[in-house]
Amino acid sequence: MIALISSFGEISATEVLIAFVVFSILYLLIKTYRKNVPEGTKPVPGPLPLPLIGNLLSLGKNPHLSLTKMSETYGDVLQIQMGTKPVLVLSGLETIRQALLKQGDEFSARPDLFTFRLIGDGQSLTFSHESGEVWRARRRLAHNALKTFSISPSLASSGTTLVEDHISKEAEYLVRKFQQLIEEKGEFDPYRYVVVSVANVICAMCFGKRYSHDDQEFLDLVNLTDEFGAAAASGNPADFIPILQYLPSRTMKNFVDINKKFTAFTQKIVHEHYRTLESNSIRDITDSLIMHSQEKKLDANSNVQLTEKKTVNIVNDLFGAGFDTITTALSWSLMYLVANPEIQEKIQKELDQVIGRERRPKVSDRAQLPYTEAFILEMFRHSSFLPFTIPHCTTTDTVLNGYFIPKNICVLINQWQVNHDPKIWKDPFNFCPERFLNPEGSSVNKIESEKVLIFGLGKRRCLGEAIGRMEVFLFLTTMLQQMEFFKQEGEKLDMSPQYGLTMKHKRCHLTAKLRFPMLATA
Ligand code: HEM
Repeated sequence: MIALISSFGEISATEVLIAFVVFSILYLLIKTYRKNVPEGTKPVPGPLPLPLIGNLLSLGKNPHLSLTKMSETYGDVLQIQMGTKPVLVLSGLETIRQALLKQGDEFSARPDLFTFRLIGDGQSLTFSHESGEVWRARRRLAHNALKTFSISPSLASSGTTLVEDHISKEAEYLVRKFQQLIEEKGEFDPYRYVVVSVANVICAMCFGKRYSHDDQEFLDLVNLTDEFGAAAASGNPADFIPILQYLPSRTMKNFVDINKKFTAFTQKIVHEHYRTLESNSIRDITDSLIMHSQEKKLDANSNVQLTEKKTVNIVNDLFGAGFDTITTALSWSLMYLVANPEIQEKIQKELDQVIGRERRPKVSDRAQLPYTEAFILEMFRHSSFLPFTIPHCTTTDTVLNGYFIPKNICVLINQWQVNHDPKIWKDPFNFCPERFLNPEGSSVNKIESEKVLIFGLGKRRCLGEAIGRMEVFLFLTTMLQQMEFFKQEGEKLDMSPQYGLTMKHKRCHLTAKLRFPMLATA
């Protein structure tokens, strides 16, 4: 009897303890979930989070798909908890336009994330948490440098620095390389060669040099992007559960190593530029940034100064952003072309009619090639290979669609959701370039084309958008004018995307044949 009472007493104590813990957790959950918001505004809806991990488990392997599904329940503005941190998720074209364009300043910062602090020694223009006058000045500097050494012929120090020339030469080189590989092996892995040609374009602009397709050091560097993208993708648990930053992780170790390699690569070139700089002959973007860093003062009306490191580090961002995105776009394009040979044929017919075979494509041909343009837009939309923009962060308390949004909250912009939203696209999962054409097929419908979200919008919109669009167009048209691409007989195309900052398909080998004998010169 005594034993029963004592054991009964012991059970009661445990029960009381359990009840207390459960009650505390519930209280904390409800407190976090039912936030107090200013009068006249609503709290942002979202799923109930679990303690410590929040909603991380619901994101799964493909956060863009899980968050698209969640937006069907909670709407365009929803909040999840990633580990210990609240995160706002925006969907819907109009809501995203409202946030990034109409309320652009309020949504313009980057969150202070662990992985972002590891990029470019924490001084990255793209990823660092800094915003305000210094960040704006750095963005302006980067924008002007890109313009000078890409688009504006009158400002470039010599005609050879123009991006169109670089792209055409590299695209021509690529065609010859593919032809050589077909003769030697009958097949090739397009990604392996496209990445070097594309990286050479941004190298020419930033550093005034190009690398051979067999340069092992360069190949190792440009092939690191998959691992970089895996760690820098939206939703890395290490950014939201602090303890994970101290536990051994192969992904994070690789990420640190990659950043070190990138910084070491650009620093070596920057030092060489310092050594050989002549102020009356600015050779490339690196020279131009060094000259600016020596002037230091931002502009006549400002007292803010830029450190040399912050200025020269811009080149790291431009180089990094300038090749992975475009290589991924071209590699998806080739997959869609071999998967849809009738589309490839239509593009080639258009190229034959407008450009013929005697000269190479130019940027100025774009307006006369509506089907090709429509194909590129559909490739951007359907693949949505940048499923989210880089995460944003609010600079102040604000209200969006009536919901209260606090200062400093991390914001994910779901570009994939917009590009597959059945409310704005008919049969969104069909690959159909015609959706962008007018009924006669003679021009691209501007309103439809502006619905595709792949370069972000507003204050953080991609700085390289004009170059990016030009590069994808010129590489593709130069290749398709001369070559027809096929999948290998018996090979199954696996086009399922692997989630990351930029989503890639599985690498595969293709084959190709020349459409007509090669011209002696480009
Ligand atoms: C098809 C090609 C490209 C695509 C799809 C693309 C897409 C993007 C996206 C989605 C962002 C983030 C926008 C945001 O956070 O709201 C971005 C940022 C950026 N991109 Fe691109 N990009 C491309 C090519 C390029 C190129 C060629 C360059 C440089 C030469 C470049 C430089 C940058 C920079 C510097 C940023 C950071 C802007 C900032 O944080 O203020 N991009 N890009």
